[in-house]
Amino acid sequence: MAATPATLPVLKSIEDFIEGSYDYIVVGGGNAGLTLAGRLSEDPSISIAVIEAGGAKIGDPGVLTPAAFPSLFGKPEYDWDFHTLPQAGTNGTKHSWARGKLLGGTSAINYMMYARGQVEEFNDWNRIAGVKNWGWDGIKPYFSKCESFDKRISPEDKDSKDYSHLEEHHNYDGPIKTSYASFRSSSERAYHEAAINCGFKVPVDAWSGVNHGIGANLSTIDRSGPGTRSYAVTGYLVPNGQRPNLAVLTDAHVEKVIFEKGTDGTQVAKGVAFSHGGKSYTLLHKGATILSAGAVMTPQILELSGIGSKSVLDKAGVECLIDNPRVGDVEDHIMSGITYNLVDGEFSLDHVNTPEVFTKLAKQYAAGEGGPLAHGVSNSGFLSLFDVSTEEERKNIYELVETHKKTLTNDFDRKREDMLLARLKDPKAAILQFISLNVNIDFGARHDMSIFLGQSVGTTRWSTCVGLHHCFSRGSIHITSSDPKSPPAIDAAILDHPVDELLMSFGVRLIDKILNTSPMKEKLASRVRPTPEVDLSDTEQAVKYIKGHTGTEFHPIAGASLGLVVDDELNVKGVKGLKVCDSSIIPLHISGNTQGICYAMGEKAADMLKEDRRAAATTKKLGELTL
Ligand SMILES: Cc1cc2nc3c(=O)[nH]c(=O)nc-3n(C[C@H](O)[C@H](O)[C@H](O)COP(=O)(O)OP(=O)(O)OC[C@H]3O[C@@H](n4cnc5c(N)ncnc54)[C@H](O)[C@@H]3O)c2cc1C
Repeated sequence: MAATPATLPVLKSIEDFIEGSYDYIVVGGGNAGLTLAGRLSEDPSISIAVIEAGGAKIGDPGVLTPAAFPSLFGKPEYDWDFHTLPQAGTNGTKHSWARGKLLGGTSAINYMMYARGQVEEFNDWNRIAGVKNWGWDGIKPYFSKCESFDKRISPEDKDSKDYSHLEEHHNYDGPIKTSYASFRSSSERAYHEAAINCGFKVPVDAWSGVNHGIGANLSTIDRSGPGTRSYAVTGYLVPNGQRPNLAVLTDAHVEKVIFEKGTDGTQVAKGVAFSHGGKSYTLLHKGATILSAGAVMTPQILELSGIGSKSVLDKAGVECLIDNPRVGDVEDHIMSGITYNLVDGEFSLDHVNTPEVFTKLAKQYAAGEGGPLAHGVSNSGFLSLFDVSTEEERKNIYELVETHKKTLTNDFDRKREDMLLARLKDPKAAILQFISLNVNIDFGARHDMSIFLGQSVGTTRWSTCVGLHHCFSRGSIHITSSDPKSPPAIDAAILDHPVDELLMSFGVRLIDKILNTSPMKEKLASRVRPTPEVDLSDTEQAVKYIKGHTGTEFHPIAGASLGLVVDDELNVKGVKGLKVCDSSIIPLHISGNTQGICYAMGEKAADMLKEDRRAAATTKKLGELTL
């Protein structure tokens, strides 16, 4: 039987919730927050409260059915539906920035791709943040711990060489299920073959820390039944739904962290203020409050609580307790792409949007037979600058970076650009991601997700997305008011740095070459975006296209970066009793989609807290012995 809120005793009424006494308060029941709460509550001596702004939505078919995710965007019961400020780099567009507003957070509404990144990207976290815990060796065990890998391949693909993994990099009994696509269309197979014909290789195991190449993708889809989303709720909440030491309150908006000055003058977090059902409440912790409100809201809550740039806080009318101008930094992956009409007779997910076809497929899915509604992304590729550019183009890029670096005024930003430059000089360092789907994507409609992913009735299309995973541009997320319900101002800085548009144009040019290589070219009819007369081998024309057809890949990070805002143990610098555990602690981007890191980070943070408690208990015992 599917779990419902009624069958999960951890979901509390406000009266029961507020009566509880908790060691830890986790703000945000999302991807990292529920992972952390699920693991921490394994220890019955630790009590945990989770406060989530959205609803529970447990068992919701829109969340669980893989191909239904585009229907969730823009709806207030699923999506915060943030928008950026007008972006100069993309002709003034105010970009849609979806974020999950329900239990499971963004893991409940994402595309379910499962990636991990490259070894040196994680080692750079340690280097840039001046910490020790977070290199590849520090995070790799937790990637494995959360995974339950289903290595089955569809029967039609059993002899295909596009699938490759090594057992030692996977786990088979973790909470989050990962699986290959349940079927591939003939055009998806042809795409792989064309990539191989262009000289690209299938990675030996793209989840081993070496992802360079083009190969099969894993999705967080549970294929033990018809194919359903595996996410923070199914992995970390439902199985622990009877625990007496875990309490979850939904529809409760945390407004700020409450501080008191300690005897040594340090600000000490005591708990949080939140609203629920139109009333205001205060909840105090015995141990710590942990912000897991995600890449947009965690920096917002920090600033509302007085931790951030003094000038930002002064303007918003918030008293500044800790002046830290790096709260609210933001780095993202950006994405453009190309769309073609498929030739007659090719399968396209666009057909799912035709009412009669949808009804038929819904019946197939409801009968437990999977089909296109259970579809996940079948492929993913990570390529380097060397794969997409000429020697002369690389020289130009390196010079542009060096020139731009001279305009930077602080060490962190210079060090960051040095690290990004080193990546551009490494032939195996992935900087661009390529994802192909049998579907129409309107890359020119980045202001509205319902157009971006929803305009496919009557079309039969193919789209390849090109994502820049190491953007030089870095923007900001800041409050403009002391009102907790007022969304922050997001300046995503899309295409701000002159190098980013060039890297994107090289990526788009390369993918058009692959799509025009046999046997893929025989699957495609006319190009839709850009229109056929646009010459993508001409950088100027390619850049013009990019500016009108680029937006977020939905992977913002860095609002509470390791080293700049939190320390190695995730403590917010300058205060006591407050930690952060979500995508905002990531100081530098990885080549890969970000949910995998959020699970791994929640796992790791739980271990660190358990270890702290063990150490404190031992110290206490030793102290008693001495006495
Ligand atoms: C459209 C889209 C597609 C994506 N596709 C993929 C993909 O295919 N693969 C992949 O790996 N990644 C993908 N991502 C990114 C990935 O899902 C996120 O990076 C990750 O889930 C973020 O996790 P988090 O824990 O940082 O935050 P979230 O999971 O967003 O959790 C934050 C939680 O805090 C709650 N909250 C916020 N403010 C408050 C408040 N004031 N009070 C109480 N609660 C609050 C939120 O409602 C939310 O539940 C995608 C993202 C989007 C938007």
